[in-house]
Amino acid sequence: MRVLGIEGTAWAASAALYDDAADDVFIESDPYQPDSGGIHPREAAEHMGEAIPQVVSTVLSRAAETATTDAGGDSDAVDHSGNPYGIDAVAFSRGPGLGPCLRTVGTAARAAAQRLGVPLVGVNHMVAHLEIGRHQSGFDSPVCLNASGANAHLLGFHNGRYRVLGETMDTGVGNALDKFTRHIGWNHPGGPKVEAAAKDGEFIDLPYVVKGMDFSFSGIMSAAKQAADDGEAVEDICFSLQEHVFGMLTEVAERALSLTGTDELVLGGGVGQNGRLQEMLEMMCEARGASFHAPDPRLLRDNAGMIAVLGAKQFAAGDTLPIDESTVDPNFRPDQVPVTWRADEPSVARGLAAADAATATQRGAEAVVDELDPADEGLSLPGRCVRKRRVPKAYRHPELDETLRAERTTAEARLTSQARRAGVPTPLVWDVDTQDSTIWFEHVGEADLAAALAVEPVRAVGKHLATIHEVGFVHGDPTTRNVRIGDRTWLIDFGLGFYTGHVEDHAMDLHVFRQSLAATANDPEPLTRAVLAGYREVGSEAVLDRLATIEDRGRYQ
Ligand SMILES: C[C@@H](O)[C@H](NC(=O)OP(=O)(O)OC[C@H]1O[C@@H](n2cnc3c(N)ncnc32)[C@H](O)[C@@H]1O)C(=O)O
Ligand SMILES: [Fe+2]
Repeated sequence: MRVLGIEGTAWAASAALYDDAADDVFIESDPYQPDSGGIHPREAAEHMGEAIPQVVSTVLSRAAETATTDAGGDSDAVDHSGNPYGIDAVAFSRGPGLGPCLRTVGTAARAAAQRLGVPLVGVNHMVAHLEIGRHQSGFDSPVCLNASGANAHLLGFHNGRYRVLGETMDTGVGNALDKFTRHIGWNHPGGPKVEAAAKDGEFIDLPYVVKGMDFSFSGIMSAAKQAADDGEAVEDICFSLQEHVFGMLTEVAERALSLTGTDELVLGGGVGQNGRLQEMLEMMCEARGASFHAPDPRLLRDNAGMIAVLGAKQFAAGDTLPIDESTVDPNFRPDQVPVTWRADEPSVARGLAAADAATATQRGAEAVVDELDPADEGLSLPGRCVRKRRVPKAYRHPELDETLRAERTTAEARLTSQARRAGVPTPLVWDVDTQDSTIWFEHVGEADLAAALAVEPVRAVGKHLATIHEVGFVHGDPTTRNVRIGDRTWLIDFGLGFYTGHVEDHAMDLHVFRQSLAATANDPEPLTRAVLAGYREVGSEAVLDRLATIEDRGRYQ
Protein backbone atom coordinates (compact mmCIF):
# COMPACT_ATOMS: atom_id res chain seq x y z
CA MET A 1 0.00 0.00 0.00
CA ARG A 2 1.20 3.50 -0.84
CA VAL A 3 -0.05 6.69 0.74
CA LEU A 4 0.56 10.30 -0.18
CA GLY A 5 0.80 12.43 2.99
CA ILE A 6 0.39 16.20 3.14
CA GLU A 7 1.35 18.36 6.15
CA GLY A 8 1.02 22.10 6.67
CA THR A 9 -0.31 22.95 10.13
CA ALA A 10 2.09 25.81 10.84
CA TRP A 11 5.56 26.11 9.33
CA ALA A 12 6.40 22.98 7.32
CA ALA A 13 4.90 22.67 3.84
CA SER A 14 5.56 18.99 3.37
CA ALA A 15 4.53 16.02 1.26
CA ALA A 16 5.57 12.39 1.58
CA LEU A 17 5.16 8.99 0.09
CA TYR A 18 4.89 6.00 2.40
CA ASP A 19 5.22 2.53 0.99
CA ASP A 20 4.29 -0.03 3.63
CA ALA A 21 5.76 -3.03 1.80
CA ALA A 22 9.26 -1.49 1.92
CA ASP A 23 8.47 0.51 5.09
CA ASP A 24 10.00 3.41 3.19
CA VAL A 25 9.21 7.08 3.82
CA PHE A 26 10.17 9.66 1.21
CA ILE A 27 9.71 13.26 2.42
CA GLU A 28 9.91 16.58 0.61
CA SER A 29 9.56 19.72 2.76
CA ASP A 30 9.76 23.46 2.28
CA PRO A 31 9.85 25.30 5.62
CA TYR A 32 8.39 28.76 6.12
CA GLN A 33 10.99 31.02 7.66
CA PRO A 34 9.82 34.42 8.95
CA ASP A 35 12.30 37.25 8.36
CA SER A 36 11.89 38.36 11.95
CA GLY A 37 9.88 37.43 15.02
CA GLY A 38 7.51 34.48 15.19
CA ILE A 39 5.13 32.75 12.79
CA HIS A 40 2.66 35.14 11.12
CA PRO A 41 -0.44 33.03 10.34
CA ARG A 42 -1.32 34.88 7.14
CA GLU A 43 2.24 34.74 5.78
CA ALA A 44 2.48 31.09 6.74
CA ALA A 45 -0.75 30.34 4.85
CA GLU A 46 0.60 32.18 1.79
CA HIS A 47 3.70 30.02 2.02
CA MET A 48 1.54 26.90 2.11
CA GLY A 49 -0.37 28.10 -0.96
CA GLU A 50 2.86 28.37 -2.94
CA ALA A 51 4.92 25.52 -1.51
CA ILE A 52 2.39 22.69 -1.14
CA PRO A 53 1.76 22.21 -4.89
CA GLN A 54 5.52 22.03 -5.41
CA VAL A 55 6.31 19.50 -2.71
CA VAL A 56 3.33 17.38 -3.77
CA SER A 57 4.54 17.45 -7.34
CA THR A 58 8.05 16.32 -6.30
CA VAL A 59 6.59 13.43 -4.33
CA LEU A 60 4.29 12.42 -7.17
CA SER A 61 7.28 12.31 -9.54
CA ARG A 62 9.03 10.04 -7.09
CA ALA A 63 5.87 7.91 -6.84
CA ALA A 64 5.69 7.58 -10.60
CA GLU A 65 9.33 6.44 -10.76
CA THR A 66 9.03 3.94 -7.94
CA ALA A 67 5.68 2.59 -9.11
CA THR A 68 7.40 1.11 -12.17
CA THR A 69 10.60 0.17 -10.27
CA ASP A 70 8.63 -1.74 -7.67
CA ALA A 71 7.02 -3.71 -10.43
CA GLY A 72 10.46 -4.75 -11.67
CA GLY A 73 9.56 -3.51 -15.12
CA ASP A 74 6.36 -5.52 -15.14
CA SER A 75 3.73 -2.83 -14.96
CA ASP A 76 0.90 -5.38 -14.62
CA ALA A 77 2.12 -6.21 -11.12
CA VAL A 78 1.29 -2.71 -9.92
CA ASP A 79 -2.21 -1.77 -8.93
CA HIS A 80 -2.36 1.72 -10.32
CA SER A 81 -5.84 2.29 -8.90
CA GLY A 82 -6.73 4.68 -11.62
CA ASN A 83 -3.54 6.70 -11.25
CA PRO A 84 -0.03 6.20 -12.58
CA TYR A 85 1.57 6.48 -9.12
CA GLY A 86 0.33 3.36 -7.38
CA ILE A 87 -1.09 5.59 -4.66
CA ASP A 88 -3.98 4.15 -2.65
CA ALA A 89 -4.97 7.09 -0.46
CA VAL A 90 -4.22 10.73 0.34
CA ALA A 91 -3.73 11.56 4.02
CA PHE A 92 -3.58 15.12 5.34
CA SER A 93 -3.16 16.95 8.65
CA ARG A 94 -6.66 17.96 9.63
CA GLY A 95 -5.59 19.75 12.81
CA PRO A 96 -4.64 21.09 15.24
CA GLY A 97 -2.85 24.04 13.75
CA LEU A 98 -3.27 27.52 12.30
CA GLY A 99 -6.69 27.83 10.63
CA PRO A 100 -5.52 29.60 7.44
CA CYS A 101 -2.72 27.03 6.91
CA LEU A 102 -5.00 24.07 7.57
CA ARG A 103 -7.59 25.30 5.09
CA THR A 104 -5.01 25.68 2.34
CA VAL A 105 -3.67 22.20 2.97
CA GLY A 106 -7.18 20.71 3.21
CA THR A 107 -8.03 22.12 -0.20
CA ALA A 108 -4.83 20.73 -1.71
CA ALA A 109 -5.48 17.29 -0.20
CA ARG A 110 -9.07 17.11 -1.46
CA ALA A 111 -7.93 18.12 -4.94
CA ALA A 112 -5.17 15.47 -4.94
CA ALA A 113 -7.53 12.71 -3.77
CA GLN A 114 -10.08 13.59 -6.41
CA ARG A 115 -7.47 13.82 -9.14
CA LEU A 116 -5.99 10.44 -8.21
CA GLY A 117 -9.42 8.92 -7.66
CA VAL A 118 -8.49 7.60 -4.18
CA PRO A 119 -9.98 8.02 -0.69
CA LEU A 120 -9.06 10.85 1.65
CA VAL A 121 -7.80 10.17 5.20
CA GLY A 122 -7.93 12.88 7.90
CA VAL A 123 -5.03 12.65 10.34
CA ASN A 124 -4.64 14.31 13.73
CA HIS A 125 -1.21 15.96 13.70
CA MET A 126 -0.58 15.21 17.40
CA VAL A 127 -1.46 11.55 17.10
CA ALA A 128 0.84 11.41 14.06
CA HIS A 129 3.70 12.87 16.15
CA LEU A 130 3.41 9.95 18.57
CA GLU A 131 2.39 7.14 16.22
CA ILE A 132 5.57 7.54 14.18
CA GLY A 133 7.64 6.72 17.25
CA ARG A 134 5.47 3.74 18.12
CA HIS A 135 5.63 2.54 14.53
CA GLN A 136 9.43 2.71 14.43
CA SER A 137 10.05 1.34 17.91
CA GLY A 138 7.77 -1.65 17.63
CA PHE A 139 6.66 -1.06 21.23
CA ASP A 140 3.31 -2.56 22.26
CA SER A 141 1.58 0.22 24.13
CA PRO A 142 3.98 2.94 25.19
CA VAL A 143 3.53 6.20 27.03
CA CYS A 144 4.10 8.94 24.47
CA LEU A 145 5.63 12.30 25.26
CA ASN A 146 4.82 14.86 22.64
CA ALA A 147 7.14 17.85 22.88
CA SER A 148 6.18 20.07 19.98
CA GLY A 149 5.75 23.74 19.18
CA ALA A 150 2.15 24.41 20.09
CA ASN A 151 1.70 21.49 22.49
CA ALA A 152 3.21 19.39 25.22
CA HIS A 153 1.43 16.34 26.52
CA LEU A 154 1.65 12.76 27.64
CA LEU A 155 -0.62 10.29 25.95
CA GLY A 156 -1.37 6.63 26.36
CA PHE A 157 -3.77 4.30 24.53
CA HIS A 158 -6.63 3.23 26.78
CA ASN A 159 -10.26 2.29 26.07
CA GLY A 160 -10.05 2.96 22.35
CA ARG A 161 -8.50 6.42 22.55
CA TYR A 162 -5.26 8.18 23.22
CA ARG A 163 -5.91 9.52 26.72
CA VAL A 164 -4.26 12.69 27.89
CA LEU A 165 -2.32 11.61 30.98
CA GLY A 166 -0.89 15.06 31.49
CA GLU A 167 -0.31 18.27 29.59
CA THR A 168 0.76 21.87 29.69
CA MET A 169 -1.67 24.14 31.45
CA ASP A 170 -0.66 27.08 29.27
CA THR A 171 1.65 27.26 26.22
CA GLY A 172 3.29 24.50 24.21
CA VAL A 173 6.94 23.79 25.03
CA GLY A 174 8.36 25.00 21.70
CA ASN A 175 6.27 28.16 21.79
CA ALA A 176 7.48 28.82 25.33
CA LEU A 177 11.13 28.66 24.23
CA ASP A 178 10.34 30.66 21.08
CA LYS A 179 8.67 33.42 23.13
CA PHE A 180 11.84 33.83 25.15
CA THR A 181 14.09 33.98 22.08
CA ARG A 182 11.73 36.50 20.46
CA HIS A 183 12.02 38.63 23.58
CA ILE A 184 15.79 38.77 23.20
CA GLY A 185 15.56 39.49 19.47
CA TRP A 186 16.25 36.07 17.91
CA ASN A 187 14.02 34.96 15.05
CA HIS A 188 11.95 31.78 14.67
CA PRO A 189 12.60 28.97 15.44
CA GLY A 190 14.20 29.71 18.78
CA GLY A 191 14.55 26.16 20.11
CA PRO A 192 17.73 25.21 18.20
CA LYS A 193 19.31 28.55 19.17
CA VAL A 194 18.55 27.91 22.84
CA GLU A 195 20.20 24.51 22.52
CA ALA A 196 23.33 26.00 20.92
CA ALA A 197 23.62 28.82 23.48
CA ALA A 198 23.06 26.45 26.41
CA LYS A 199 26.36 24.69 25.68
CA ASP A 200 28.30 27.49 27.41
CA GLY A 201 25.82 28.23 30.20
CA GLU A 202 25.73 27.83 33.95
CA PHE A 203 22.85 27.04 36.26
CA ILE A 204 20.57 29.73 37.63
CA ASP A 205 17.45 29.08 39.64
CA LEU A 206 14.10 29.42 37.78
CA PRO A 207 10.51 28.44 38.62
CA TYR A 208 9.71 24.73 38.29
CA VAL A 209 6.00 23.84 38.17
CA VAL A 210 4.52 20.35 37.95
CA LYS A 211 1.07 19.31 39.18
CA GLY A 212 0.78 15.56 39.01
CA MET A 213 1.39 14.94 35.33
CA ASP A 214 0.39 18.45 34.31
CA PHE A 215 2.83 21.31 34.15
CA SER A 216 3.01 25.00 33.41
CA PHE A 217 5.54 27.17 31.58
CA SER A 218 4.14 30.67 32.10
CA GLY A 219 6.05 31.34 35.35
CA ILE A 220 9.40 30.15 34.06
CA MET A 221 9.05 32.11 30.81
CA SER A 222 8.32 35.38 32.63
CA ALA A 223 11.26 34.73 34.95
CA ALA A 224 13.57 34.00 32.00
CA LYS A 225 12.56 37.21 30.21
CA GLN A 226 13.02 39.16 33.43
CA ALA A 227 16.47 37.61 33.93
CA ALA A 228 17.44 38.75 30.42
CA ASP A 229 16.15 42.28 31.14
CA ASP A 230 18.18 42.25 34.37
CA GLY A 231 21.36 41.51 32.43
CA GLU A 232 21.88 37.83 33.26
CA ALA A 233 24.06 36.11 30.65
CA VAL A 234 21.89 34.71 27.84
CA GLU A 235 23.86 31.42 27.81
CA ASP A 236 23.09 30.93 31.49
CA ILE A 237 19.39 31.56 30.94
CA CYS A 238 19.30 29.18 27.96
CA PHE A 239 21.14 26.48 29.89
CA SER A 240 18.83 26.84 32.88
CA LEU A 241 15.69 26.96 30.76
CA GLN A 242 16.64 23.59 29.31
CA GLU A 243 17.46 22.13 32.71
CA HIS A 244 14.13 23.24 34.20
CA VAL A 245 11.76 22.78 31.26
CA PHE A 246 13.14 19.42 30.14
CA GLY A 247 13.51 18.34 33.77
CA MET A 248 9.77 18.95 34.16
CA LEU A 249 8.94 16.99 31.01
CA THR A 250 11.15 14.10 32.08
CA GLU A 251 9.66 14.05 35.55
CA VAL A 252 6.06 13.90 34.30
CA ALA A 253 7.02 11.25 31.76
CA GLU A 254 8.43 9.16 34.58
CA ARG A 255 5.28 9.71 36.62
CA ALA A 256 3.20 8.49 33.66
CA LEU A 257 5.33 5.33 33.38
CA SER A 258 4.87 4.75 37.07
CA LEU A 259 1.11 5.39 37.06
CA THR A 260 0.42 3.10 34.13
CA GLY A 261 2.96 0.43 35.08
CA THR A 262 4.46 0.65 31.58
CA ASP A 263 8.11 0.33 30.65
CA GLU A 264 8.01 1.86 27.17
CA LEU A 265 8.37 5.52 26.30
CA VAL A 266 8.39 7.20 22.90
CA LEU A 267 9.15 10.81 22.10
CA GLY A 268 7.56 12.98 19.41
CA GLY A 269 7.44 16.61 18.25
CA GLY A 270 9.89 19.25 17.07
CA VAL A 271 11.37 19.98 20.51
CA GLY A 272 12.11 16.25 20.69
CA GLN A 273 15.08 16.98 18.42
CA ASN A 274 16.82 18.60 21.40
CA GLY A 275 19.83 16.56 22.48
CA ARG A 276 19.54 17.45 26.15
CA LEU A 277 15.87 16.45 26.30
CA GLN A 278 16.66 13.13 24.64
CA GLU A 279 19.56 12.56 27.02
CA MET A 280 17.41 13.20 30.09
CA LEU A 281 14.65 10.85 28.92
CA GLU A 282 17.20 8.21 28.04
CA MET A 283 18.78 8.41 31.49
CA MET A 284 15.45 8.34 33.25
CA CYS A 285 14.33 5.26 31.34
CA GLU A 286 17.62 3.50 31.87
CA ALA A 287 17.44 4.09 35.62
CA ARG A 288 14.02 2.44 35.82
CA GLY A 289 14.70 -0.33 33.33
CA ALA A 290 12.36 1.09 30.70
CA SER A 291 12.88 1.24 26.94
CA PHE A 292 13.05 4.58 25.21
CA HIS A 293 12.69 5.46 21.55
CA ALA A 294 13.23 8.80 19.83
CA PRO A 295 12.58 8.89 16.07
CA ASP A 296 15.08 10.49 13.63
CA PRO A 297 15.00 14.30 13.58
CA ARG A 298 13.39 14.30 10.13
CA LEU A 299 10.41 12.46 11.62
CA LEU A 300 10.32 14.44 14.89
CA ARG A 301 9.88 17.93 13.46
CA ASP A 302 6.73 18.59 11.44
CA ASN A 303 6.83 16.44 8.33
CA ALA A 304 4.39 14.69 6.02
CA GLY A 305 6.09 11.32 6.55
CA MET A 306 4.37 10.86 9.90
CA ILE A 307 1.06 11.85 8.29
CA ALA A 308 1.50 9.29 5.51
CA VAL A 309 2.47 6.49 7.93
CA LEU A 310 -0.53 7.06 10.21
CA GLY A 311 -2.70 7.66 7.13
CA ALA A 312 -1.77 4.17 5.92
CA LYS A 313 -2.80 2.61 9.25
CA GLN A 314 -6.11 4.48 9.22
CA PHE A 315 -6.73 3.57 5.59
CA ALA A 316 -6.09 -0.11 6.32
CA ALA A 317 -8.67 0.12 9.13
CA GLY A 318 -11.22 1.57 6.70
CA ASP A 319 -10.99 4.96 8.42
CA THR A 320 -11.45 7.28 5.43
CA LEU A 321 -13.15 10.64 5.20
CA PRO A 322 -15.92 11.61 2.75
CA ILE A 323 -14.93 14.85 1.00
CA ASP A 324 -18.02 16.67 2.27
CA GLU A 325 -17.11 15.84 5.88
CA SER A 326 -13.46 16.76 5.59
CA THR A 327 -13.43 20.23 7.13
CA VAL A 328 -10.31 21.06 9.12
CA ASP A 329 -10.27 21.61 12.89
CA PRO A 330 -7.70 24.06 14.36
CA ASN A 331 -8.45 22.75 17.88
CA PHE A 332 -8.50 19.03 17.06
CA ARG A 333 -7.49 17.28 20.26
CA PRO A 334 -5.77 13.89 20.24
CA ASP A 335 -8.34 12.36 22.61
CA GLN A 336 -11.12 13.15 20.12
CA VAL A 337 -9.74 10.62 17.66
CA PRO A 338 -11.32 7.13 17.63
CA VAL A 339 -8.21 4.93 17.36
CA THR A 340 -9.64 2.66 14.67
CA TRP A 341 -6.28 1.14 13.73
CA ARG A 342 -5.57 -0.26 17.20
CA ALA A 343 -9.01 -1.66 17.97
CA ASP A 344 -8.07 -4.74 20.02
CA GLU A 345 -4.65 -3.72 21.24
CA PRO A 346 -3.63 -3.58 24.88
CA SER A 347 -4.02 -0.52 27.06
CA VAL A 348 -1.05 1.53 28.17
CA ALA A 349 -2.05 0.47 31.69
CA ARG A 350 -1.84 -3.24 30.86
CA GLY A 351 0.96 -3.88 33.34
CA LEU A 352 -0.67 -2.18 36.30
CA ALA A 353 -1.74 -5.08 38.47
CA ALA A 354 1.36 -7.14 37.68
CA ALA A 355 3.69 -4.25 38.45
CA ASP A 356 1.93 -3.74 41.72
CA ALA A 357 2.24 -7.28 42.86
CA ALA A 358 5.80 -7.70 41.69
CA THR A 359 8.06 -6.75 44.59
CA ALA A 360 8.23 -5.54 48.15
CA THR A 361 10.28 -2.61 46.93
CA GLN A 362 8.14 -0.12 45.04
CA ARG A 363 9.80 2.15 42.56
CA GLY A 364 7.56 5.17 42.30
CA ALA A 365 8.19 8.11 40.03
CA GLU A 366 10.55 9.80 42.43
CA ALA A 367 11.21 7.59 45.38
CA VAL A 368 12.08 4.07 46.38
CA VAL A 369 9.78 2.68 49.05
CA ASP A 370 10.85 -0.38 51.08
CA GLU A 371 9.04 -2.22 53.76
CA LEU A 372 11.52 -2.90 56.53
CA ASP A 373 12.07 -4.18 60.01
CA PRO A 374 12.13 -1.15 62.34
CA ALA A 375 14.82 -2.80 64.52
CA ASP A 376 17.22 -2.82 61.59
CA GLU A 377 16.81 0.91 61.37
CA GLY A 378 17.41 1.38 65.08
CA LEU A 379 13.76 2.32 65.54
CA SER A 380 11.49 0.92 68.19
CA LEU A 381 8.03 0.93 66.64
CA PRO A 382 4.71 -0.73 67.34
CA GLY A 383 3.89 -1.80 63.77
CA ARG A 384 5.02 -2.33 60.20
CA CYS A 385 7.21 0.37 58.76
CA VAL A 386 8.13 1.65 55.30
CA ARG A 387 11.10 3.78 54.37
CA LYS A 388 10.66 6.22 51.52
CA ARG A 389 13.78 7.66 50.03
CA ARG A 390 13.83 10.28 47.28
CA VAL A 391 16.77 9.04 45.31
CA PRO A 392 18.92 11.50 43.34
CA LYS A 393 17.84 11.70 39.72
CA ALA A 394 20.87 11.49 37.46
CA TYR A 395 19.02 13.18 34.60
CA ARG A 396 18.41 16.33 36.65
CA HIS A 397 20.95 19.10 37.24
CA PRO A 398 22.45 18.36 40.70
CA GLU A 399 21.45 21.73 42.13
CA LEU A 400 17.86 21.45 40.97
CA ASP A 401 17.76 17.84 42.08
CA GLU A 402 18.89 18.68 45.57
CA THR A 403 16.44 21.54 45.96
CA LEU A 404 13.48 19.51 44.75
CA ARG A 405 14.25 16.50 46.92
CA ALA A 406 14.71 18.58 50.06
CA GLU A 407 11.59 20.70 49.47
CA ARG A 408 9.41 17.73 48.70
CA THR A 409 10.60 15.69 51.66
CA THR A 410 9.84 18.57 54.00
CA ALA A 411 6.45 19.22 52.39
CA GLU A 412 5.54 15.55 52.52
CA ALA A 413 6.34 15.13 56.21
CA ARG A 414 4.50 18.30 57.17
CA LEU A 415 1.38 17.87 55.04
CA THR A 416 0.98 14.15 55.77
CA SER A 417 0.70 15.03 59.44
CA GLN A 418 -1.48 18.03 58.85
CA ALA A 419 -3.94 16.06 56.73
CA ARG A 420 -4.13 13.52 59.52
CA ARG A 421 -4.95 16.22 62.05
CA ALA A 422 -7.73 17.39 59.72
CA GLY A 423 -9.25 13.90 59.87
CA VAL A 424 -7.92 12.41 56.61
CA PRO A 425 -6.39 8.95 57.04
CA THR A 426 -2.65 9.20 56.33
CA PRO A 427 0.27 7.16 57.63
CA LEU A 428 1.98 8.24 60.82
CA VAL A 429 5.35 9.83 60.20
CA TRP A 430 7.88 8.04 62.42
CA ASP A 431 11.03 9.91 61.45
CA VAL A 432 12.44 12.31 58.86
CA ASP A 433 15.98 12.82 57.58
CA THR A 434 15.89 15.83 55.24
CA GLN A 435 19.65 15.55 54.53
CA ASP A 436 19.07 12.16 53.01
CA SER A 437 15.52 12.93 51.74
CA THR A 438 14.19 10.00 53.70
CA ILE A 439 10.96 9.54 55.66
CA TRP A 440 9.96 6.54 57.79
CA PHE A 441 6.21 5.94 57.74
CA GLU A 442 3.72 3.64 59.35
CA HIS A 443 2.73 0.95 56.80
CA VAL A 444 -0.89 1.42 55.73
CA GLY A 445 -3.40 -0.36 53.52
CA GLU A 446 -3.26 -3.50 51.46
CA ALA A 447 -2.92 -2.18 47.90
CA ASP A 448 -2.71 0.91 45.76
CA LEU A 449 -6.07 2.15 44.57
CA ALA A 450 -4.73 1.82 41.00
CA ALA A 451 -4.61 -1.94 41.37
CA ALA A 452 -8.21 -2.27 42.58
CA LEU A 453 -10.33 0.67 41.47
CA ALA A 454 -13.76 0.83 43.09
CA VAL A 455 -16.45 3.42 43.69
CA GLU A 456 -16.32 3.61 47.48
CA PRO A 457 -12.62 4.46 47.94
CA VAL A 458 -12.83 6.87 45.03
CA ARG A 459 -15.69 8.68 46.76
CA ALA A 460 -13.56 8.80 49.91
CA VAL A 461 -10.71 10.39 47.95
CA GLY A 462 -13.10 13.14 46.81
CA LYS A 463 -14.06 13.77 50.42
CA HIS A 464 -10.45 13.70 51.64
CA LEU A 465 -9.35 16.19 49.00
CA ALA A 466 -12.19 18.54 49.95
CA THR A 467 -11.18 18.22 53.62
CA ILE A 468 -7.57 19.28 53.05
CA HIS A 469 -8.66 22.06 50.69
CA GLU A 470 -10.90 23.44 53.43
CA VAL A 471 -7.85 23.49 55.73
CA GLY A 472 -5.93 25.41 53.06
CA PHE A 473 -3.59 23.09 51.17
CA VAL A 474 -3.58 20.78 48.15
CA HIS A 475 -2.18 17.30 47.69
CA GLY A 476 -0.47 18.21 44.40
CA ASP A 477 -0.36 14.70 42.93
CA PRO A 478 -3.54 12.82 43.80
CA THR A 479 -3.33 9.91 41.37
CA THR A 480 -4.68 6.40 41.87
CA ARG A 481 -1.15 5.34 42.85
CA ASN A 482 -1.06 7.79 45.72
CA VAL A 483 -4.04 6.29 47.49
CA ARG A 484 -3.82 3.16 49.65
CA ILE A 485 -6.88 1.03 50.24
CA GLY A 486 -7.88 -1.49 52.89
CA ASP A 487 -10.32 -1.06 55.75
CA ARG A 488 -9.94 2.67 55.15
CA THR A 489 -8.81 4.90 52.30
CA TRP A 490 -5.47 6.62 52.94
CA LEU A 491 -3.89 9.48 51.06
CA ILE A 492 -0.12 9.22 50.71
CA ASP A 493 2.69 11.08 48.98
CA PHE A 494 2.06 14.76 49.71
CA GLY A 495 5.45 15.77 48.30
CA LEU A 496 4.00 18.07 45.64
CA GLY A 497 1.49 19.60 48.05
CA PHE A 498 1.46 23.25 49.02
CA TYR A 499 -0.57 25.76 50.98
CA THR A 500 -3.10 27.62 48.87
CA GLY A 501 -6.58 29.04 49.15
CA HIS A 502 -7.03 29.51 45.41
CA VAL A 503 -10.06 27.87 43.85
CA GLU A 504 -7.98 27.15 40.73
CA ASP A 505 -5.39 25.14 42.70
CA HIS A 506 -8.10 23.18 44.49
CA ALA A 507 -9.83 22.40 41.21
CA MET A 508 -6.50 21.32 39.65
CA ASP A 509 -6.09 18.79 42.44
CA LEU A 510 -9.43 17.23 41.52
CA HIS A 511 -8.59 17.42 37.84
CA VAL A 512 -5.32 15.52 38.33
CA PHE A 513 -7.20 12.76 40.12
CA ARG A 514 -9.86 12.54 37.42
CA GLN A 515 -7.20 12.37 34.73
CA SER A 516 -5.56 9.43 36.45
CA LEU A 517 -8.94 7.64 36.61
CA ALA A 518 -9.59 8.22 32.91
CA ALA A 519 -6.17 6.81 32.06
CA THR A 520 -6.44 3.58 34.00
CA ALA A 521 -10.09 2.67 34.69
CA ASN A 522 -12.04 0.38 32.40
CA ASP A 523 -15.21 2.29 33.09
CA PRO A 524 -14.26 5.72 34.45
CA GLU A 525 -17.77 7.27 34.39
CA PRO A 526 -19.14 5.96 37.74
CA LEU A 527 -15.77 6.65 39.37
CA THR A 528 -15.79 10.22 38.14
CA ARG A 529 -19.28 10.71 39.53
CA ALA A 530 -18.18 9.20 42.85
CA VAL A 531 -15.23 11.53 43.30
CA LEU A 532 -17.43 14.56 42.67
CA ALA A 533 -20.10 13.27 45.06
CA GLY A 534 -17.45 12.73 47.73
CA TYR A 535 -16.04 16.19 47.17
CA ARG A 536 -19.48 17.80 47.40
CA GLU A 537 -19.99 16.34 50.92
CA VAL A 538 -17.48 18.78 52.45
CA GLY A 539 -16.05 20.90 49.64
CA SER A 540 -17.05 24.10 47.98
CA GLU A 541 -19.31 24.29 44.95
CA ALA A 542 -17.02 26.98 43.48
CA VAL A 543 -14.24 24.39 43.13
CA LEU A 544 -16.52 22.01 41.25
CA ASP A 545 -17.59 24.84 38.94
CA ARG A 546 -13.97 25.70 38.29
CA LEU A 547 -13.16 22.06 37.56
CA ALA A 548 -15.75 22.16 34.79
CA THR A 549 -14.05 25.28 33.38
CA ILE A 550 -10.60 23.66 33.51
CA GLU A 551 -11.84 20.56 31.74
CA ASP A 552 -13.65 22.70 29.19
CA ARG A 553 -10.44 24.59 28.48
CA GLY A 554 -8.82 21.37 27.41
CA ARG A 555 -12.08 19.79 26.22
CA TYR A 556 -11.25 16.64 28.14
CA GLN A 557 -13.23 13.53 27.55
C1 LIG B 1 0.16 22.07 15.63
C2 LIG B 1 1.50 21.95 14.95
O1 LIG B 1 1.60 22.91 13.97
C3 LIG B 1 2.66 22.11 15.90
N1 LIG B 1 3.87 21.85 15.21
C4 LIG B 1 5.01 22.56 15.47
O2 LIG B 1 5.03 23.49 16.22
O3 LIG B 1 6.17 22.13 14.82
P1 LIG B 1 7.15 21.04 15.44
O4 LIG B 1 8.12 20.72 14.36
O5 LIG B 1 6.41 19.91 16.06
O6 LIG B 1 7.92 21.82 16.57
C5 LIG B 1 8.58 23.04 16.30
C6 LIG B 1 9.17 23.56 17.57
O7 LIG B 1 10.34 22.80 17.89
C7 LIG B 1 11.34 23.67 18.36
N2 LIG B 1 12.65 23.06 18.17
C8 LIG B 1 13.20 22.63 17.03
N3 LIG B 1 14.47 22.18 17.26
C9 LIG B 1 14.70 22.32 18.58
C10 LIG B 1 15.80 22.04 19.46
N4 LIG B 1 16.92 21.53 19.01
N5 LIG B 1 15.66 22.32 20.77
C11 LIG B 1 14.52 22.85 21.24
N6 LIG B 1 13.46 23.13 20.49
C12 LIG B 1 13.55 22.87 19.17
C13 LIG B 1 11.13 24.94 17.58
O8 LIG B 1 11.70 26.07 18.22
C14 LIG B 1 9.60 25.02 17.50
O9 LIG B 1 9.10 25.69 18.64
C15 LIG B 1 2.64 21.11 17.06
O10 LIG B 1 2.91 19.92 16.83
O11 LIG B 1 2.40 21.54 18.19
FE1 LIG C 1 4.13 19.49 15.19
